[in-house]
Amino acid sequence: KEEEESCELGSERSARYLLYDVNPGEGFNLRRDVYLRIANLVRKLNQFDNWVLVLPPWGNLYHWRNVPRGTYFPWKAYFDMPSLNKWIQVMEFEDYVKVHGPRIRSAYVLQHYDEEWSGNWQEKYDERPCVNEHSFIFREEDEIWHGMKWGTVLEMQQLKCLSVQGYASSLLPLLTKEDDSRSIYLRRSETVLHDDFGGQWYWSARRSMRFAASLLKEAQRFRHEVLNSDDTHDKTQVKDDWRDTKPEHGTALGGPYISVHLRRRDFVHARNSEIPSLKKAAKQINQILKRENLTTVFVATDAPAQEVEELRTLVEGVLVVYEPSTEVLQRGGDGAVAIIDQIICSHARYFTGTYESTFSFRIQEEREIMGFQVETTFNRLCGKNAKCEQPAKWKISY
Ligand SMILES: C[C@@H]1O[C@H](OP(=O)(O)OP(=O)(O)OC[C@H]2O[C@@H](n3cnc4c(=O)[nH]c(N)nc43)[C@H](O)[C@@H]2O)[C@@H](O)[C@H](O)[C@@H]1O
Repeated sequence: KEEEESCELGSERSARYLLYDVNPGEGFNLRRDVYLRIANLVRKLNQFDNWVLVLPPWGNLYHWRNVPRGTYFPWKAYFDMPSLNKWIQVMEFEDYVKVHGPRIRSAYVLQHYDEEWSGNWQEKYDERPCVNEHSFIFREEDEIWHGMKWGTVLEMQQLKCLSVQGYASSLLPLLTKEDDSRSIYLRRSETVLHDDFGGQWYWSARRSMRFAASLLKEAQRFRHEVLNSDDTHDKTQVKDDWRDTKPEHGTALGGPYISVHLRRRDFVHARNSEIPSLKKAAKQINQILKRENLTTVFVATDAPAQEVEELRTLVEGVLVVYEPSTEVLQRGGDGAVAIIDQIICSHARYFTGTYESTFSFRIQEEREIMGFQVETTFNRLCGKNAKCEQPAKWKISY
């Protein structure tokens, strides 16, 4: 229980701010994973000082086709801020700028070691020449580093590149050492690993990532109107506070449909032998429908419309997809649609996903949080590779 108490933040101590970002090439659901690594770093930092995590706005994502470049959504468009704040103290970047301006004391560009691998893994970090282009420029007149980030010109007093090998908490000595740095920005935070992947801290941070009420409501409406699914019948009610939600495995039943996350586009080429053809996907869907004695399949996918129509002709049942309204797209763009798809998938009686897709992983976690039987969750569609290993069962721990 102690672990679950929200951080005791001494109000008499003035806050320190940690900003972070992720490699621009990474997608929505890996970024959500990096949040967990950094959130738990902040939790550890709170043993030393009163730290606030500044949340990087969502925008310019490679896969997002309905969001114009330069448009950014705050975290509250996707996640429930009070829930996040029950684990660590967080704030939106735009609120940080309102109070402090776009100014940051120290920035560290994280990178891997460029040196030859010695064969000896040890936790370490060292200041090193920058390996990659970081696009920030040093201005001689005022001795400030500056550059565009999240639609804002950031100003940094100090910028260094840091080669890191280790976990998020490997950076604790660095961050606690600089007492005079009120604000520190960690660029390319995906470079550091989880401290506790799959452990209690991982899951607590993950459970705190509840979705925004507007998205839950829209998914609920769709489940009710189109899939005859609601939390009472599906046994998927959760407590108002995520810290009180700890159902046993097998208590959740799920709505009267199966769900599939069918990742297409770049995955079809990049993971050719693991991604099924539409025909092969339909064959597996039909088998699951038969086995589960159900007739409806909800498909979450990034596939072009003609592929969905082709799949529809091959499925022996009713194929349902979620079509967003312009209002949903305006409010949260592709990210909102992705989350609504994930919520609907996570409430199904049975779920199967795509090999190595972080989009599928986040659905599996959502089902673990609700208390589904693990056999109905950790599944994936097989491709042409005869050896079709099923996903690891990353069970929830409290
Ligand atoms: C190999 C890696 O794969 C990673 O993809 P992966 O893990 O599937 O997971 P994501 O990064 O979330 O997927 C990329 C994007 O594709 C869209 N998308 C994928 N599947 C669906 C779906 O079922 N419904 C909706 N609405 N949208 C979907 C969505 O915009 C999401 O942000 C990439 O992010 C990395 O950049 C890299 O390419």
